[in-house]
Amino acid sequence: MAVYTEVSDEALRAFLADYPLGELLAFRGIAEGVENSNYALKTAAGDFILTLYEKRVDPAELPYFLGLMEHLAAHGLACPTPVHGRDGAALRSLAGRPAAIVTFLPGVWPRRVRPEHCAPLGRALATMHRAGEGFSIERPNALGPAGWAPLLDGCRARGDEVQAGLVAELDAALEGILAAWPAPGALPRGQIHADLFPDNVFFLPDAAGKPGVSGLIDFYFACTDLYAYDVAVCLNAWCFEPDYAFNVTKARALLNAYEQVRPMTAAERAALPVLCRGAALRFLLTRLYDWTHTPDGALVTRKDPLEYLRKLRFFSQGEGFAL
Ligand SMILES: Nc1ncnc2c1ncn2[C@@H]1O[C@H](COP(=O)(O)OP(=O)(O)O)[C@@H](O)[C@H]1O
Ligand SMILES: N[C@@H](CCOP(=O)(O)O)C(=O)O
Repeated sequence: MAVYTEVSDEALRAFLADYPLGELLAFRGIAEGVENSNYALKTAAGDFILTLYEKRVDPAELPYFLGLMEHLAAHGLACPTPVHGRDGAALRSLAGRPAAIVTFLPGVWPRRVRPEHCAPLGRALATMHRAGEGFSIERPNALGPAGWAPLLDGCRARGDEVQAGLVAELDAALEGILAAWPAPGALPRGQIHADLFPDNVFFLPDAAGKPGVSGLIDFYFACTDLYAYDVAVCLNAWCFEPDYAFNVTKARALLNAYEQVRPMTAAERAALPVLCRGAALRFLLTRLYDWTHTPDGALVTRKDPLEYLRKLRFFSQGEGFAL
């Protein structure tokens, strides 16, 4: 469920009067997503998405996210483009929330990832990294290594209710990851998506009927960080089977295709195992935090933290991760 803020027809029509989009033809709430309220809009000018930014998004960061989408789209990435109002502003206000309209992307995200999805994914991720070069605003990764200890502290009181011994295991994992994390300046960095899970990548069949990426969405965790960390997020989110077996075929397809567009340095390749451990810990911690802090019956969908414990353990073994 992701319509937290209801918008009346009258309020929407008044809001749209500030845009050069013509008459409103259709309007419906989108159930998918967890962070913000999303509506699909059809106007005389075409299809669009209206997003009302909810409490977990800091309004001060919206110019970065909207500016990044606009820059990426202008530099060859298929992604939503913010629509500017008649006064030039893309970020406005509706029903008491910051709000923006972005272009609609056709396609569907894969409910079940197949190896054939992973090469187009790799190319799209590298295309995003290349397209982001030249976007000069920096946004630190609030959910990067410096954010993990405070998140874990926030889970300390109730973490072991999810699994006995979990907090101690995560303390040890965090210490090991931080000790092995690449030093500042050691790896190339730039604008990264930081949450490129299957539900944020749309596909359509290409001319040969194979899956092709039609676009990337949901840039609201994007930040300025290590490119290879984004690769590690994708290895976590795309390359495990439902039984938690790591699928090396998917991983190789992703990496090889990524490197066709943006070759990685030897140092990036060498750092992948620790970056994968860090990415697993990051999603484990945010899920664990939400699991232990979200009241029963709240609208936010809670995701299983233990899925990422399995992945963290896999990447911590050292063996079985030769790519
Ligand atoms: N630009 C877009 N084009 C098409 N559909 C979109 C677009 N943006 C969002 N959606 C739809 O809205 C859903 C939720 O969007 P998302 O950005 O993932 O929300 P949240 O940030 O709240 O998790 C997506 O799964 C998709 O169905
Ligand atoms: N991908 C994260 C949750 C973020 O949700 P999104 O709908 O904003 O992509 C996770 O799986 O923990």
